[in-house]
Amino acid sequence: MPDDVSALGRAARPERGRARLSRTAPFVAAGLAAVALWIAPLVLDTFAVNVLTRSMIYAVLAVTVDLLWGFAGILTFGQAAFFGVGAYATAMALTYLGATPAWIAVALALAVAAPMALGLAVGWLSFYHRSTALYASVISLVTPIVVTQLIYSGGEWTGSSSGLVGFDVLPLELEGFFRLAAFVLIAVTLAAWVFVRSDAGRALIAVRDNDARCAYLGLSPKRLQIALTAVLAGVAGLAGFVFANASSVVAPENAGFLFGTELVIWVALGGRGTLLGPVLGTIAIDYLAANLSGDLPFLWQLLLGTAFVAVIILLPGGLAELARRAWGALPVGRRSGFAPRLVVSPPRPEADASDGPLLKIDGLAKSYGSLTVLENIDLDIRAGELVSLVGPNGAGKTTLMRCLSDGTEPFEGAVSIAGVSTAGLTPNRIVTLGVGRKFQVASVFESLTVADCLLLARAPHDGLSALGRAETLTLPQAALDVLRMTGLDRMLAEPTRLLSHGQKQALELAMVVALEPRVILLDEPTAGLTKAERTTIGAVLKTLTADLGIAAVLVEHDLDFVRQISSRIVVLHQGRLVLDGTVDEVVNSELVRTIYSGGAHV
Ligand SMILES: Nc1ncnc2c1ncn2[C@@H]1O[C@H](COP(=O)(O)OP(=O)(O)OP(=O)(O)O)[C@@H](O)[C@H]1O
Repeated sequence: MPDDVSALGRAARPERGRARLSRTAPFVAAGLAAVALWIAPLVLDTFAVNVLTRSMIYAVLAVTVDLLWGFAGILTFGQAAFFGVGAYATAMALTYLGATPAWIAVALALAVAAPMALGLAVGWLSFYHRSTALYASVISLVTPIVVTQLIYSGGEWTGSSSGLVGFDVLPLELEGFFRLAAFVLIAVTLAAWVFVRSDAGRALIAVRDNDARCAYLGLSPKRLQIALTAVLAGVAGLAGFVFANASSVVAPENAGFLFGTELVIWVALGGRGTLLGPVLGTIAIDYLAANLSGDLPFLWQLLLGTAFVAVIILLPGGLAELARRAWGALPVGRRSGFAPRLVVSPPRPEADASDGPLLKIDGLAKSYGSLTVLENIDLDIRAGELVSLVGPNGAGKTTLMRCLSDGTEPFEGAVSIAGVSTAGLTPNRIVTLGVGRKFQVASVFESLTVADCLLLARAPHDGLSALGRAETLTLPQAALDVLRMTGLDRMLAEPTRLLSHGQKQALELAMVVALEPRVILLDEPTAGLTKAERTTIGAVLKTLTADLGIAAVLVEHDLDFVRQISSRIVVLHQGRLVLDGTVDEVVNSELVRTIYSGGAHV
C-alpha cells in the first residue's frame, strides 16, 4: 500500500474546495446556456435563428481547431475539409438513399466515420516519424484543396460546382435545428473542457511544449497527434451532418481552404487555448459578418483582416486574454495551480549485478557524412555501476547518448538493454525497456506545473485519466528525495517556467527517476549548478546506483565530481574509447592529462 508523504496535502484543503467549485462551475454554466438557448428561438427573429444556427455549427469547428492549434500546437487549415466530407456524406446519403430514420442514422454514421478515416490518413501523413510541424501545416493546407477538387470532379454525384440542394432532412423546424446545433455545441465544448483539464489533456500541452521529452518519457507524441487528428475530424464531420440537415444545401466552399483559414482567424481573434474564446469569437464574428457583409462586402473583409493582424501583434491571447486579465484582477479570479498529494510507491526488486550487463554496446560507429564521430565503441555496464563518460568537447559523448536512447538513429554496431536489442526502436519504445535519459539542457514542459511534469513521467506506470485530475501522485522514494532535497516538493503547483536553472535540472532528474528505469543516461546533469546542488545530485545518483541497482552512464566535465561518485570512468577522445578503468586509474593517467591539455592524438 503506497504511503501518503505530503504535508502539503493537508495545507491545501481550502484550495481543494475551490478546485472542486471551479470543476463544477462549467457544468452549471453549460446547463444555464442550454436553458437560454432553448428559449432563444422563441424571442429571436427568423433571420437571427437561421444565422445563429450556422454560427453555432461553425463554433463546434472552432473548438476542434482550438484543441489542435491552441492546445496541441498543430496549426491546421484542414478542419474545413473534414467538415465538408461530413456534410457531403450526409447530403449524398440523404439524396440517394432517402431520409427515413434508418438512412438518417446511416448518414450520421458516414458523416463521422468518413472524415475520421480521412483524418487517420492525414494524421499519419502529417506526423510520421521525423516529420516537422511545418510539414503538418502544409498537409493541412493541401487536404481541403484535394477534397474540394474531388467534389468538383464528382459530377452529378456531388453536384460539382453547384453542390447538392433540396434533399430531404431530419424532420425538424427552424427552432429544432437551432436547438440541435446548440446541443451539439454545448456537448462538444463541455467534453473538450473536461478533456483539456484532465491528466490526459496535459499530454496535449506537453507535446506542444516539448515532443522530444514526451518521447523520452515513454509517451508517443506521433500516436497522440494522429489520434487527436482522427477524433477531431470525426467531430468536424458531426458538425457537417448538422449543417447539411439544417441548411439542406452543401457546396464545395464548405470544404475549402478559405473556410479553413477563416476558422483559424476566428480562433485567433477569440483567443486560442481557451475554448470559450473561440466559441464566442466565432459566433460573434459570423453573426456580425451575416449582418454587415451584405452591405459592406469588401470593407468587412478588410476590417476582419485588420483585426486579425492587430490581435496577433498586440494581443496574442486574443479577446479571451482581455477577459482573463480582468478576471485575474478580481480577488475571486486568482487561482493557484493544482497540487496532488505525494505518495511513495512500493520499492521495486533490485537488479542483480550477476545477471549480465544491463547495457551492452558492441562495435558502435557513427558518422555524419564524411565526419566520423564514433568508432568501434565496446562497453558493458552492469546493475549498480555508475560509469562516467569523460572527454573533451566534441569527443562524441552526446552522440553516444543519442545512439543509446534512440534505435532509429542511423549507426553501425549493436546496443542492447538487458539482452534486448534496441535496433529500430523509437525513444518511447526504448523507455519501455527501462531506459531513462536526462538531456544536457534541462528538458521539462514550460507551460505545465511541476506536478504535471511528474504526472506525465508516471504515465507509463499509472496511466493518464481523460476525465479528471488524479488526487495523488505516486513517486518512487528516490524521486521524492530529489524533490525534497531541492525544495520542489513545496512547489508542485508552480509553473516550471518560473523555476531556476538548478530547479529545472532537478525536476528533469526527478522525472527520469520517476520512470523507475533500469538504465539511466545523464548528460551533464550538474552543468550550471551551485556546489550545494551538485552535492545533492551526487547523493541521489549514489543512492540510485548503489542502493537501487540502477546502471548509470554519466557524461560530465567536472572531474572532481566524477571522482567522488563514479564506480568506473571511460574516456572518449576523437570518437574512440581510449581508456576504461577505475577512478584512480583514470584520474592518475598521463593520457587523460594530455587529452585534457589538448595534446593527445590517438
Ligand atoms: N547532427 C549533427 N550533424 C553533424 N555533425 C554533428 C551533429 N551532431 C554532432 N556533430 C558533430 O559530432 C561531434 C561530436 O559531437 P558531440 O556533441 O557528440 O560531442 P560531445 O563530446 O558531447 O561535446 P560537448 O562536450 O561539447 O557536449 C562534433 O564534432 C559535432 O560537431
